[in-house]
Amino acid sequence: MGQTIIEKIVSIHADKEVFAGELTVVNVDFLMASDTTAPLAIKAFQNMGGVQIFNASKMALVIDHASPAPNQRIASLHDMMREFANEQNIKLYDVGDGICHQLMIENEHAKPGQLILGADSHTCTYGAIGTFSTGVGSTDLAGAMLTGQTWIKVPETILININGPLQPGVSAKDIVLYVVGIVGIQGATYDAIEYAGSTMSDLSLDSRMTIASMSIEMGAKAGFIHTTGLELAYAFEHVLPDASATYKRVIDIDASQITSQVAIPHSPDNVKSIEEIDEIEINQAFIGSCTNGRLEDLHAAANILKDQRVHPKVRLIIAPASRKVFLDAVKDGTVEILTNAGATFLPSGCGPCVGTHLGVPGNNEVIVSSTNRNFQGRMGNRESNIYLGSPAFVATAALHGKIKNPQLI
Ligand SMILES: CC(C)[C@H](C(=O)O)[C@@H](O)C(=O)O
Ligand code: SF4
Repeated sequence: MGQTIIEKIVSIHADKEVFAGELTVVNVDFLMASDTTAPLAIKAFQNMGGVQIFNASKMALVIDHASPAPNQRIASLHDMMREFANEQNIKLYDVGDGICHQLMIENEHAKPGQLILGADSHTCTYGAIGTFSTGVGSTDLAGAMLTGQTWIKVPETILININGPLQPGVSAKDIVLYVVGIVGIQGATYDAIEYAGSTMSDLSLDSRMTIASMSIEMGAKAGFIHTTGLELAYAFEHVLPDASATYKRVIDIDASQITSQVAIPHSPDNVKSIEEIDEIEINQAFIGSCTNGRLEDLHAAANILKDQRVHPKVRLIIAPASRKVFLDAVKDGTVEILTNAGATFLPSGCGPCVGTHLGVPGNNEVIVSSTNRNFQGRMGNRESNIYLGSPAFVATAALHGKIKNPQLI
């Protein structure tokens, strides 16, 4: 019987052939926790009687969500993480290194065909390179820290075929918002998603990460981009399903129909085409996050803002997804272009995406953002309104002081 990607990866890690619906124990290849979840996971691990984690080379901790520490309480949690990493001899990424999901791929902790758990919902990002990676709670992570194993009910899979060329000015974020608009915020709950088709195989790694990361915005357990066309710095075996695999649902999308997409307040599946939205005035523009804070995203913004100045009423803030992304953008002149345009660079990390610090909006303000969630209060103020879109959409709004179609600029 043919297998989907997730059935194949789970089978390998369970040492037996399994299919959707079956419950099994699997070995894990790597574990990750951030400063939001690691302190709880460490406590749970200790409460379970844990002394040493199952394999010190198979875990990383990342200080990224509130980094550098905005207050004394969080500074103490960061210290606790440093201490634990030190005593366990596990890798710790500290202030400014970057967002956990970016670091997992950039530093090759995640590889095609592996099974990885992260105590963060956007762990599904590594599906961009054919990894089965999924977000778990701190207690489940602690169990895996102890045993190197976890249990899983093999998910069913939704296949999304996207074919054809993209319109000019349309990017990976528009594709994934379009998909979230169709599937809905609970439309893929506990399912895996596979993204296939010629549009996907033409995408860069950065773009693939954008799409995989937002799989959780449909409730998915994992989101795989078929690895056809994927290029990595190392040799790898492609991660593809069998031709006779069974899917729960198949969605066919003609990429040439996708225009610039925007998720309007207060849900990522509240998706509209840009033409359906008024030219609303904005106060703050943010480019960053594990969804859209990479070099390709900064380039898209720089293309629009080169030799221009953001609107005087707009604050443009940018948090590169990692120190490497920042350095690459310094070296190729992108940081200078954006800084001259009026952008303020933040340290690499989550910052405004999750509202912990660095860019909390004021009351009744309108924010355009390249991130993945626009729930009420997401950026730290329930009285503000967040519009999600591509980096080009954010840069265009920052330039004009209002929402405008980036395809027409
Ligand atoms: C704060 C953290 C637990 C959370 C998550 O799990 O996703 C955050 O990263 C997010 O994006 O909402
Ligand atoms: S950048 Fe945002 S979405 Fe990504 S891990 Fe950080 S808080 Fe979560």
